[in-house]
Amino acid sequence: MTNHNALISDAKGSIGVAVRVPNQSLFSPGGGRYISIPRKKLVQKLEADPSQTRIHTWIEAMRASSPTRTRPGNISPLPESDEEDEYSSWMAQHPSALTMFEEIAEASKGKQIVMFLDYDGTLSPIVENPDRAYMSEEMREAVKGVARYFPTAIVTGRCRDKVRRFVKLPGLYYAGSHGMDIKGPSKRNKHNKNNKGVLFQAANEFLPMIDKVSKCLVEKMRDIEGANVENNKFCVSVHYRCVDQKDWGLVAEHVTSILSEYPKLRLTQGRKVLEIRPTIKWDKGKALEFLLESLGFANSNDVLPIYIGDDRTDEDAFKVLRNKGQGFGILVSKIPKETSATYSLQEPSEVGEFLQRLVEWKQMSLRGR
Ligand SMILES: O=P(O)(O)OC[C@H]1O[C@H](O[C@H]2O[C@H](CO)[C@@H](O)[C@H](O)[C@H]2O)[C@H](O)[C@@H](O)[C@@H]1O
Repeated sequence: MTNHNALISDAKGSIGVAVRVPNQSLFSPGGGRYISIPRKKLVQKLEADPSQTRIHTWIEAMRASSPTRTRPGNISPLPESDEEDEYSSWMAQHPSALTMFEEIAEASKGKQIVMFLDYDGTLSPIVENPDRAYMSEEMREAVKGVARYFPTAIVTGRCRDKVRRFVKLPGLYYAGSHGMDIKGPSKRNKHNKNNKGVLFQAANEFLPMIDKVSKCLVEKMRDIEGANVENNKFCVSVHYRCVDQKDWGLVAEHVTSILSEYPKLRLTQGRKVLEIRPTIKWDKGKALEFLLESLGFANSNDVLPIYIGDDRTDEDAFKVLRNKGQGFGILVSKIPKETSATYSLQEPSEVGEFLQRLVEWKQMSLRGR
């Protein structure tokens, strides 16, 4: 995930904090919300205490994050008909992958489909407790079916071992910590007893640092009710979904103050979560490219990668596909969002349905041979 929030300045001499607002009209310039602060006031603030501005930026970003039907901050609600219009135009640009199933199937003719699946919000519904984000048995069956016919990878911000325990399926590629930790199916056989299928770890030297920061965050968050720190091995998640909004500032303050001591770490944001990760140039998009290459499809026209995800971190993968002009990104979202994905699905149950249809279609085409 990239951090799209930035301090920007306009011609009128105001400095603003540009914050992406999922529910914001996509047809406004930049697709983001612009919170305007008079330049003089902000410069005074910056000079007085730059760290305060940094915290403020993050609090605004936290408020703006996570899709809701209500428009955030002081933006007045859209009349229902405008909201419907906005939704229809968005759907016209990002049609449902279920409606477009035949086109997707047609595009895969003569090509190998490779399936990339995000976990939270894609295979499992978003829930309050991250340790209880289980996927349904139906979804497990659908993923299992897909993996029977197509190379399949789970690409997640979670720790790889943890997501493996949730998914509980062998034979898949698991890319944890936003793709920084990738493991393929075990290739152990009688000739090669030691190959455990580890493919790639992008940020090994960061492990001690991440561990230290994680412990430090646990200490700091102890007194904030509802805050939850999740060590994802190569990155750390600070969840504020269950924190009272009045305490979000405190969460941002602790996180930014700890991070100021670690210039090699950066802060990004997901769905009611702040994520601390190494500053290396590696993301879900790079993981997708790495996996395609590992599967022998680098620079190949015989492959159709399909990536399904719901989060901003998944946009890196959607962009890779769009830039390559190959395959399809499918965004899981009920509301219009700025995205590089081609198609959309509303929620995990639709993802399950799409995967199931793909399996049935493959079985039918094998029978017809
Ligand atoms: O890349 P993903 O598989 O989408 O993982 C991103 C983060 O997902 C999890 O957090 C999100 O889901 C939780 C459970 O539904 C929810 O409580 C939380 O608010 C969401 O942000 C996971 O816990 C994080 O570690 C991942 O980075």
